[in-house]
Amino acid sequence: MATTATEATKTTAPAQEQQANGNGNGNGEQKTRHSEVGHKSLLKSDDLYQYILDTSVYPREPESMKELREITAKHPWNLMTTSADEGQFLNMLIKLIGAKKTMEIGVYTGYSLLATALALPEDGTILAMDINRENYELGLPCINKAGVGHKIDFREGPALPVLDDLVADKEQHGSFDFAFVDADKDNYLSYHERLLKLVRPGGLIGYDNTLWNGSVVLPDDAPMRKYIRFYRDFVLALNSALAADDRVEICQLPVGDGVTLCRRVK
Ligand SMILES: C[S@@+](CC[C@H](N)C(=O)[O-])C[C@H]1O[C@@H](n2cnc3c(N)ncnc32)[C@H](O)[C@@H]1O
Repeated sequence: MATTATEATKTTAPAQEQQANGNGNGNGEQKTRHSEVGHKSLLKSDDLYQYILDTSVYPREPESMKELREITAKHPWNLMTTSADEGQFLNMLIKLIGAKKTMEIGVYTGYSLLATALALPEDGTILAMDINRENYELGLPCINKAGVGHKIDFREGPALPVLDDLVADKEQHGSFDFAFVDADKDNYLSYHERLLKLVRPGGLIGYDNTLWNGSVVLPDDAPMRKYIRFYRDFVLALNSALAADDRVEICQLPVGDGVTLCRRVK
């Protein structure tokens, strides 16, 4: 019987036991688990994460991002914010690919938006979408103080109709260098189809939360917060779909809550 990727990640038994239990991919091949071959990930403790923040992230965090992060920390939904190390990663990524025209789906108070805006050239642009303007306006003074507010075109409302309008305009096809998606997980696959038209070949899409609080490897009956459980299947479906999508090259990074980068190749 074929073993799905989800089932495989749930398995904790050593290789011999898996073989005895008939675990595999149905072609007589055995799935390789990182515990069998060792792994290079160094992130093994909370202290190590704190070390990264204290050593490499916070000392280099621009004052405006620090201020926005501190304002956000007082907001009741602060768990939604992009982490400081992920903000630093996005900022570097945007510079590395020389992005100019970008979009963000899911702004909240604007931490990743500011990280993006600071990385873009003076004439760079971000089409920023969120159903909630109030939260965006909480961080907006920090964005303006940093002198990058002019790069942002904020649209209040659901992102999908905005993307549909863009797709209807052929001139927008292949015009975006980068898109960051950090919003309603149940729509990620719908966003993906549209973004593959709007992002240029060679351009990047980043999907946030692809490890979904670690729940992607939990058994179905494990206790989970309602919110985590609700979106978990959508995240699992997204990860499987991206892995099988030959229109993109992918790279899943354990930064923040998991970020999957998709480079459009078709
Ligand atoms: C995880 S937060 C975004 C965090 C943000 N990137 C940051 O750096 O803090 C998710 C956001 O998605 C927004 N959202 C939810 N559904 C949406 C939709 N259909 N269209 C646009 N935004 C949506 C929510 O209002 C929320 O602000």
